[in-house]
Amino acid sequence: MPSRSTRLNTCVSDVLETTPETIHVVAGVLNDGQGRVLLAQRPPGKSLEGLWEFPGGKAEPGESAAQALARELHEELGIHAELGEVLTRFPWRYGDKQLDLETLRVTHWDGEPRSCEGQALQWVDARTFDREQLTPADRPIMALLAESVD
Ligand SMILES: Nc1nc2c([nH]c(=O)n2[C@H]2C[C@H](O)[C@@H](COP(=O)(O)OP(=O)(O)OP(=O)(O)O)O2)c(=O)[nH]1
Ligand SMILES: [Mg+2]
Repeated sequence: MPSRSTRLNTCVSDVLETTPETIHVVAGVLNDGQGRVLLAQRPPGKSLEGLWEFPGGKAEPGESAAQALARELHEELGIHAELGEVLTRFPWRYGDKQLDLETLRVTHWDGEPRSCEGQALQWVDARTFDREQLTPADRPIMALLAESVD
């Protein structure tokens, strides 16, 4: 039986085409140990308004994925995070915006995540959450997480 991470990682695309315009987005999967993961709601006035996503954001020039995600999780949730494996990484297009979307497991963090930038937060069961409420790119990611719940 392959491990949970092996099964998830088999879905990472082998080849990722990037262009200078590609936006590298990093997002964190915080798991509460009971099959629930943390989601943040995209705020009014932004693209994909009202849909739910994994906390994170755009990497700044020169940042590694881990550096960018640690910074974003501190800014958005007020936590210091320890990051684990890359769970998924694939290209995604929204209109004329090309993303390189990478998710990493967040293995440990200090304190209780809180909304530092006004976004609604919720813990959801990966198996039962209605995926239509997620950003389109996050729907296949949640499907993988649902499969990997022990
Ligand atoms: N943080 C995060 N972003 C995601 C996820 N899934 C997903 O499609 N995205 C998209 C939404 C945005 O287009 C982009 C993240 O950029 P951001 O949140 O820093 O950007 P933004 O809202 O300021 O920018 P924009 O979309 O209005 O251009 O990635 C996810 O799980 N987490
Ligand atoms: Mg963000």
